Amino acid sequence: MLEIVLEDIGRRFNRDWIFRGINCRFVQGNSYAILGANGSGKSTLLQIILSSLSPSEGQINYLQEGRLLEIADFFSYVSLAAPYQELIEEFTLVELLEFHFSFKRIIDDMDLKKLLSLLGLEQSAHKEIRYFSSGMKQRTKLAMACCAATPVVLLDEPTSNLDVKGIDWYHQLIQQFGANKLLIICSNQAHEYDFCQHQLMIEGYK
Ligand SMILES: Nc1ncnc2c1ncn2[C@@H]1O[C@H](COP(=O)(O)OP(=O)(O)OP(=O)(O)O)[C@@H](O)[C@H]1O
Repeated sequence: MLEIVLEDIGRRFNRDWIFRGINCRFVQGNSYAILGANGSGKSTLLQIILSSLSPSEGQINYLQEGRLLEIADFFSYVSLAAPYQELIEEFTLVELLEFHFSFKRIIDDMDLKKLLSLLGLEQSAHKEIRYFSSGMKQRTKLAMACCAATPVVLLDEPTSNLDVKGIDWYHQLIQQFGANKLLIICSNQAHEYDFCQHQLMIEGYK
């Protein structure tokens, strides 16, 4: 079981504190929503949890079965889907999926063929990503994050660019693959996180 523990986490840019004093324990098997208005600091906190940004104060610990993980090792335990994440535009969909799952193991009982069918993008298997619509790219990001065999999945604005059908597809994806994971979702749209058991309101930490 993987746990992420935040102790008195604060982050500032220059002189401006974005948030301070966040204490939180994220436990595998649970889902958490990080909520707040535009610019409140949700993505900043997610980057800290991902360990791609360091906190200005406080400490973050990653525990696997109660044992402290090295920060560098945490990367193999986590997947991310976010609007600011770039896909390799020159790759075809198949090339991108093969590349991605060459360094992140795919979940059991899943393979490339099943993944293309899950995405509903069999017709675009050999199309280059640069010709994908924004919704097709978003589905691809979500499927890559949720179908990697990592215990932690971080999603930032998961339904951005998705239409109504895409939002239903997202809910099914979470239902099918989200159980037993530690799911953290940054959002300000209820349909993206209404199934989460826990909520963290970032505005409470100003
Ligand atoms: N690298 C940076 N340098 C300076 N300020 C930054 C930097 N990154 C973020 N900020 C500021 O931190 C604040 C929080 O930004 P963040 O992107 O975390 O908000 P958010 O809650 O995710 O917003 P949104 O809902 O619009 O995605 C904003 O005021 C933003 O301008």
